[in-house]
Order: sequence, then C-alpha cells, then structure tokens
Amino acid sequence: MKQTDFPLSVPELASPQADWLRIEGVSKRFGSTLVLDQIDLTVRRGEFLCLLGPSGCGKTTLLRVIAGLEAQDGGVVVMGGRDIGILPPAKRDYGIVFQSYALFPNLTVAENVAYALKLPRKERSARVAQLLQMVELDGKQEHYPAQLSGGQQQRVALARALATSPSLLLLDEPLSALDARVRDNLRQELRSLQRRLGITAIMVTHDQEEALAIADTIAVMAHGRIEQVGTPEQIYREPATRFVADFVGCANWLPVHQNEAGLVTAGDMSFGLSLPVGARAATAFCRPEDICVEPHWSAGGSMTMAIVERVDFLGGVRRAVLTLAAERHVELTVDVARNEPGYELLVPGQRVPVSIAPHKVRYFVDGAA
Ligand SMILES: Nc1ncnc2c1ncn2[C@@H]1O[C@H](COP(=O)(O)OP(=O)(O)OP(=O)(O)O)[C@@H](O)[C@H]1O
Repeated sequence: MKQTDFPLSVPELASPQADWLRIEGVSKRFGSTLVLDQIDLTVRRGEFLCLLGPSGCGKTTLLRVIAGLEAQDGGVVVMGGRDIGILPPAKRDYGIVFQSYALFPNLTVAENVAYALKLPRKERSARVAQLLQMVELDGKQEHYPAQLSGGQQQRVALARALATSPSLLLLDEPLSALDARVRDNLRQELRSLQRRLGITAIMVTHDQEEALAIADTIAVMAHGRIEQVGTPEQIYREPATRFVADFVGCANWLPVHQNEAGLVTAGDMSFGLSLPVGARAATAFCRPEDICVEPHWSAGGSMTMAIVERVDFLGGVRRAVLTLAAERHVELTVDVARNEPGYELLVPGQRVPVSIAPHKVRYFVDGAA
C-alpha cells in the first residue's frame, strides 16, 4: 500500500515493552463446553501475533474476549497497564476487521470509513481521503460496497478499522474469503502497513502458511489451550509438541529405538545420538526438506534404502512419498528441488538411497506430548 504524505497519528511507535498486552488465566465456557482453558499470552507493542489453530480450538473466542465482544468467565486482559477486561468494547482502543468485511451496504465507501470518526466535517473528509489513499482506494469514495471486489471491500474494512488510530488491530480471518492471488497480495500489504504504522496486531487464522508468512509470533492453539508460542521459524523447526509438528507444515515420523550401544536407530539407520535417560523408544520427527535422496549408496550412518511410491510436482520441488525398504509400513515425505541430485530419481517404483542429517531430527519420547 502507498506511503501517504500525512503522518498517521498512531500512538507511539513500537517499543520493546514485552507485555504491552497481557492475557492471564483467561477462561471461557459456552454451556458445559470449556472453550478457553486458562489462557496466558503476552504481546509486545508493535508485534504482529497470529492465533493459529484448527476449527473450533477457541481462537476467535479469544479474539472476541480481547475485543470485549465476549465476556470471559475468569482471568484478566491488561493493555498498556490498564485492565480492559472490565471496559465496554468502545472504550478498549482497537480496530477490528472480520472475514465477512461487515461493511454497511447502504453507505458509500467514504461513509463506511468515516463511520466512527468524530471530527468536524472538513477534517473528517481529509482523514477519509488519507485512509483511502493508504489502502489504495483513492477515487472510490462514492462507490457502494456492492460495486467493489472482495479484496477492495476488505481494504475499506481495514481503512475503517484504522480510522481512529487505535493502538491495537484485531483481525478475524480477514483474508479467508479472498481468492488466492488477492489474498497473497493483501497479506503482504497488510504486513507492510502494520510495520509502517507500528500498530500491534492480532490475527486469527487457521491457515498455517499464512501465519508463517505474516507473523512475528505465532501462538498455536488446540482445544482451548495454547500449545506453543514462538517465531514462525521456531514453530516450524522446533515444534514443542506432536500436535504443533503435525499442524504446521508437513511432518515425517519415524519410530526409533536405542540399540545396545546406546545409540538411536530407525531400521538400519543410526543417528549417532542417545535418548534421554530412562527413555527406550521415541519417535523421530523431521520435515520433507530435511531428507536427502542420494545419487549413490554408502553403507552405515543415517542412510537407508527407500522405495518411491508417489510423486507430485509442486512447481519449485517434487514432493515424493517413499516407504522404507526394510519397513514398508514407514512412510516418508520428501521435497527435492530440481537442482538437487536426487530429483531425477523420483520415479514411482524406483529404489533410492535416502539420508537424514542427525542434527535436523527432533525426538518425541513415546508417552510424552
Ligand atoms: N456464542 C457461542 N455459543 C455457543 N458455542 C460457541 C459460541 N461461540 C463459539 N462457540 C463454540 O466454541 C468453540 C470455539 O469456537 P471458536 O469460534 O472460538 O473457534 P475457532 O478456533 O475460531 O474456530 P473457527 O475457525 O471454526 O471459527 C466451538 O466449539 C464453537 O462451536
């Protein structure tokens, strides 16, 4: 989106204040269902945080509790040192964007954006023009929502949410209703606008790719609890639980044991490591790009033979499902780029050597989360 010539008076730019927004012990029930179970979460000023999780895990309810659109049964929400959990929505200093745009169909674009602005007429028009320029909709002031595309309507909703220069921007699946290309563009624009304004943003999404691309921090939720909070890299590379590993990206799981020499093995592969004291079995986890399809076999170490079962062309890579030759029930998904030596070997039925670098493997001890 365009740089505007006007300073947008968003209160204070990002500071490193680690717990500008603090959610402590928040719980919520609908009837007998516990939807939020003692949620603790902090958000830095200027941070872009995504609440990511499967349908029904409670992420929208948590956003609505922050917004004051839903009252929590227990816990507190503190923003900039103020307990906002007891304030009505209008006093909480946020703008919100919904998946369904929620524009007034009988009001023009300009009237929609100006709706919450309590300014004299001239200043209000200038502010609306500035906001519409910011979301690249100058010239559309007099249009009605029905005359705009989905992406344009969501830009209007964004301009409206930012109209009063709130400290916090809440986004409830704002891109889900848009088609892929519009979604990708608007995602980038939303991110760069948020950075430029320094506004703190919390976005709900069930789309892990979207969360990885846009967030500074991701909070992965399941069954009303937070499973892990981390940067996109941490969530993807160092998932704290099996749920996170499976939900974010594609996961490979290999049953491993400890041999008599105390080393971790999977079939005929040895990873040269030991399990934690007391653990006998575990499951090894790695991502598709962590497995190498080798042009040549060399015995020992973390190399084994596999059989190519299926191959999909994904543009930048070939994604193949392999089974281990020695344990045909164990499947591995591998991504191989065109410039890698194993690319041409990915033909269904082909036997191929594969290796997994031990430092790329994480272990989940059996019986643990
Ligand atoms: N007003 C309500 N009354 C009763 N149950 C509700 C209400 N709002 C949400 N729920 C239930 O609470 C649970 C969590 O809903 P929530 O919308 O927070 O989940 P979500 O993770 O955002 O999922 P989705 O992406 O499908 O919206 C669901 O089981 C849902 O059916």
